[in-house]
Amino acid sequence: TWRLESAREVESLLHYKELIPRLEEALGKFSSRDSVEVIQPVRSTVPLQKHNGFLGLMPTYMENDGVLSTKLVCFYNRGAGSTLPSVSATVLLLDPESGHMKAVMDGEAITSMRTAGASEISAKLLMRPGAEVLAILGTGQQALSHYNAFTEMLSFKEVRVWNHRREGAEKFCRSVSGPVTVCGSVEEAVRGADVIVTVTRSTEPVLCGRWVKPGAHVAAVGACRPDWRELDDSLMKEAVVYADSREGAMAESGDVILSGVEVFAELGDVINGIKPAYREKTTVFKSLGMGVEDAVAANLVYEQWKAKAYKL
Ligand SMILES: NC(=O)C1=CN([C@@H]2O[C@H](COP(=O)(O)OP(=O)(O)OC[C@H]3O[C@@H](n4cnc5c(N)ncnc54)[C@H](O)[C@@H]3O)[C@@H](O)[C@H]2O)C=CC1
Ligand SMILES: O=C([O-])C1=[NH+]CCC1
Repeated sequence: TWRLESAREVESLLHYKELIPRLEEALGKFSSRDSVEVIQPVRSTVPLQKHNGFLGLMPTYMENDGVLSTKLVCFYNRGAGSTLPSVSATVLLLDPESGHMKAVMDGEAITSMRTAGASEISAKLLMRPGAEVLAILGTGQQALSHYNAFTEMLSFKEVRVWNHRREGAEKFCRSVSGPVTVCGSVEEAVRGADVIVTVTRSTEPVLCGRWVKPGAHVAAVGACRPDWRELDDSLMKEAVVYADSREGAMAESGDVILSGVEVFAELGDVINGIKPAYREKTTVFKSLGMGVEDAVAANLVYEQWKAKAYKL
């Protein structure tokens, strides 16, 4: 069994230019609902009540690609004082024929990068052509990976961030290489923005429809429990809503369930040409995270790692 337990090492083997095309292909395969392409149930979740968290189990099998994996992810609704991360994950890659473990790897970088990669795909497909202003709400782990993926793969003239604690936003600005404007309110950050990424730990709406420019694209990444929200009802009702997995969104997304809106399409349906991309309308991509994204990312890490080891 190969063991790759350092997030830094996993991160050094993943690059958006290689990862994103694989994610795009995987999203399309998932939405084809062809069992020789992808079998991926909605994750099973065990509450960790004492610690205000959840363990999610995310198995995936891609028969045609010979990829069998599962991610174990713990995620928490941490109190303000906690210094522990919100998400902690491990990915196991198995040999589908024998069931033996091929590799065990840290899932932190995989989770950060594949989530940002999926959001970048949503923006590429659903934002207005010529989008110039990106706003990021939240300045933690996912904010950083989204900043990196969006500035590397797309081009924005201006990036704004907001955090509920200003120190967090200032620290974020110091940690990235490009220019970023810190905003004092959500409204200030998102007014006139073409693309908005919500990556907070909030369980109540932080983004209101009345502040969002018509035609903007929102990649909504936090609020991954049926009673957690990041977006208000007016935004959900105004927007055309896309998701990574329709079943996942209907089981886990408070923004979808509590607003009562329909998921119009999966990103994979757009990739497969089955559903249109309404670029001119206000669009929301509701991301919950999928095992198939972890499977292709982990398989890419494994390939790169083997290639590097054999070269030594
Ligand atoms: N859709 C997906 O595939 C994934 C979703 N997530 C979710 O994304 C969210 C962000 O994850 P990370 O960046 O890893 O967490 P993090 O803890 O690194 O960052 C969270 C950010 O939210 C801010 N925040 C905390 N409480 C808040 C509140 N009440 N209102 C507004 N902002 C608040 C924090 O200051 C911080 O900037 C979490 O909800 C997590 O569960 C995480 C991984 C994958
Ligand atoms: O897909 C994922 O890994 C997660 N989604 C929400 C928290 C972790």
